[in-house]
Amino acid sequence: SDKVSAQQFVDLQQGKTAFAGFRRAHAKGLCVSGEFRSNGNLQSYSKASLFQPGTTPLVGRLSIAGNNPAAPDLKAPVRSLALSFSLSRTEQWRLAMNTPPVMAVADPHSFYQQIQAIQAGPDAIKQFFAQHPESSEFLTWAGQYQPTGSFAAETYNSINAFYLVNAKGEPQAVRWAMQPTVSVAPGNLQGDNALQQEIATRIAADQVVFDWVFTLADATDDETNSTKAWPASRQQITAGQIVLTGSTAQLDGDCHAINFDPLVLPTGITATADPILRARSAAYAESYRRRAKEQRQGALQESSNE
Ligand code: HEM
Repeated sequence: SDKVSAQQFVDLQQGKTAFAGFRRAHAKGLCVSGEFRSNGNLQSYSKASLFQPGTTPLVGRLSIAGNNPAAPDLKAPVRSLALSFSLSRTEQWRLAMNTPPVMAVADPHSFYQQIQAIQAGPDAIKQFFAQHPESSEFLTWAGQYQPTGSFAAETYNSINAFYLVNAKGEPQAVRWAMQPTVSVAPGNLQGDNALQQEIATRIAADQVVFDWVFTLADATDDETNSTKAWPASRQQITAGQIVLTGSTAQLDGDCHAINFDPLVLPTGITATADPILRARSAAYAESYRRRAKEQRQGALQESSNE
């Protein structure tokens, strides 16, 4: 069978010796807080209350990919932003976004094999990509991507598509990106915690702002295949701005206890049939179960590296 379980995913991602109490992927990060300022432009597309004009508070997390909570910031190939909104007492929206605009592969089993190849080394990953022509857009992105000097200057992509659903029940397939409003050259950042220190200093001095830009699919686009970008000519709508006003070490902040499961969705947003979304949801839950249990057993008090 080519089915991969959440347990197999997390076993692979955590590596031989798990870092007890920490996320099995994107283990190193910090908590941020702030709000979404909606301009109302998406109201006719989604009945989610946060798209009405006004503000919704958020808890977020900036992170780097990888299983090591003490990894050097500047060596990570992927940077990430996760957000959680409480829309009402019964509704939350959790989002986890990465710097690449597309995935290299479209299904969970291939992604599992991609991680195996990465762990096996340069020859294996080269061979993997040669056998997966669908990875061409990802490789083009990776070939030209220039890491910036700040978490504030990156673009964070939904990668997977979702549907906005309006009051009439009409769905519109979308992807979105958090687009930076500053550019920061790599400069002379130094040290294992360079990005964490930079963003904490930046947020303490002034708010950090991203434009939340949605791209609308048309009927010819495939919303279930996360390896293919949609044409640049597709309509884009800016829904408002994500404004970050506070940051905290992850073990001291509200974000550590959150599972940023991309299938926790409010009224007005629904999931596409992209198989990656289901795999993500199951794997995040398995990672969360492991780290929450370890934390309850005291792992973080003994081995905290913050
Ligand atoms: C099948 C594909 C994927 C698998 C199996 C997977 C697995 C995981 C796991 C196990 C975690 C740790 C969860 C936790 O303990 O809270 C995680 C975190 C994360 N993943 Fe994925 N992932 C996948 C695809 C993606 C994609 C496509 C994106 C970007 C759109 C993404 C973005 C993130 C982010 C941002 C985090 C950190 C969230 C946080 O700050 O808590 N992942 N992933």
